[in-house]
Amino acid sequence: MNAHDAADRERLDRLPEWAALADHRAVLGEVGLRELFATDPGRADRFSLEVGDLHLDYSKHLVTDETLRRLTALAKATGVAELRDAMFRGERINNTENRAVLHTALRAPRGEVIQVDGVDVVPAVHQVLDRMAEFANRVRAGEWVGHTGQRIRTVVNIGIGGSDLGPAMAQEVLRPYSARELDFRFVSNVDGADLHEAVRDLDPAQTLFIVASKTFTTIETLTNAKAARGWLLDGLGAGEEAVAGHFVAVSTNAEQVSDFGIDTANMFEFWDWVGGRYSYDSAIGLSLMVAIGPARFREMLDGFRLMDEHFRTAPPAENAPMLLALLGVWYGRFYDAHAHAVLPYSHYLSRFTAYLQQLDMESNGKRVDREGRPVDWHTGPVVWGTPGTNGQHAYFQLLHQGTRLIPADLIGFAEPVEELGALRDQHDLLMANLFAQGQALAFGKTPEEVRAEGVPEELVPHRTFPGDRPTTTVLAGSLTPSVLGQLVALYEHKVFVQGAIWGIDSFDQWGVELGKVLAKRLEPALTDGDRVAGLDSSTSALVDRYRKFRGR
Ligand SMILES: O=P(O)(O)OC[C@H]1O[C@H](O)[C@H](O)[C@@H](O)[C@@H]1O
Repeated sequence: MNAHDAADRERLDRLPEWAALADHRAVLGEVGLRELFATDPGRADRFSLEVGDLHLDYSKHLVTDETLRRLTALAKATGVAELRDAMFRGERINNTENRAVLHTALRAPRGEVIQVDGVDVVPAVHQVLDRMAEFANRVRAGEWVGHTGQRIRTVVNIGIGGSDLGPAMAQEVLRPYSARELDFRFVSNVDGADLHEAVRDLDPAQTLFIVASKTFTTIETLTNAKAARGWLLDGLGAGEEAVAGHFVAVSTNAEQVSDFGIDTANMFEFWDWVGGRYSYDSAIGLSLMVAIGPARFREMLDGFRLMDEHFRTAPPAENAPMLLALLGVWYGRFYDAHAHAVLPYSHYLSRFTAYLQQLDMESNGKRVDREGRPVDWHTGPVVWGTPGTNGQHAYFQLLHQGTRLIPADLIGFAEPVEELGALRDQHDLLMANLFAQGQALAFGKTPEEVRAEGVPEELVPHRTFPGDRPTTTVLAGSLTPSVLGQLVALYEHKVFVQGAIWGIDSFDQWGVELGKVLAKRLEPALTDGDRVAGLDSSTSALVDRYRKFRGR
């Protein structure tokens, strides 16, 4: 029996290691970062880590060596390493869906053997990567032509959730590496405005749609794909025979793809052991591969792989995903932190936090443990944030002086991208802001310091900064495809560790189902005025009001 099996696993709140953390928290009391730094000159050195191309500084956290010792003891007691090893081995650790969790196999090198039910999955991974590469090269070279023989100028990815957020995020991040003669757009919302705005200025003859859906049953994606097909055929004045040159699919479900009318020869496969939110380095990243080319895509996979190996092999106290996860567990339990902010100081990471929201909140937004018992501790935080410096002029007020403690990750890069030219000069100012925010959040400004500036007494409380607002700083030399892979895998594994400690299944997402079912039931009521049996008075009145607005 593995340590992650129920019978072997004690509930988190009954573990002595959990209690030991509570005792330690009480001893730590109100000790703040000013004191921790003043009494420990080696702190920044000791509480930082180099992993691959990333430098992580976690010294601005409300922890001591003893805290970290006790947190890593908790990781040991909760069987994180055993569950991690079971994941890498391809065991079915997603127990509510009885599935393996093997996104790590997507970046395994050729020749490595990873088995699911006795079948090595690595050859299939590379087969698909090779097919993707061939396709990407043809589109990039203008050799893939549409129905009228013209080359493709715009690639539109139609997908939602994990079939949208990853590729859309990475497309932005790696813009400097992208084929600039091609344009990439993303349609996800079932609001017709999304597709409308994406295609309104496009020439159908030069447009390629990638319909990305793991299940190929997702209503938003199928609705948009159908509408896109209509737009294409109308625009070309052509029949079904035009579809093949303008539609490819990415899915695990060949049957649905062919039912939809896409030739499975134009389908790129992935597998049920890849979760949607862990899938953009599978064929779901096809649009990205077209943008940056197969070689850069493989560099990105190598970055993922580097972090996988670090996570798999580094001891807990030097293991970056483990440490970030433990710090989150610490604040959630002992500082009543409900949220976690991710604040990238890079315009190219503008969609990064949105991507992490699905990764983290869909994974760890759970209220029962793997055995279905309600948990008695908080699980995943609300993850949010937008790029600095914009956030500084909006919600940072609350980070600095609000009543809630919100730990934050500050992410930045030393080198601005080459093509910025003279605009590279602005980079020092950008990064000075990152460092200054970490400093201000950690150390604040005391009433004495405020008074010393001659501030009138009645304004002193307003102008005081309490400090002790923890941050992790993640720095890298530059934002390359490999660095992106390293960053994403860092968060994937952080989320994994937290789920393991909280005892939840981080790989299912039952919480998204109810709304889908209800929407399907309600749609005829909106369209045709059908009565829905047992509808509550609020929803019923809203439907009536909606119909009145629509003149129905
Ligand atoms: O890729 P698809 O099967 O179309 O699924 C798209 C998304 O929708 C689902 O409802 C889940 O909440 C997501 O985890 C998933 O990424």
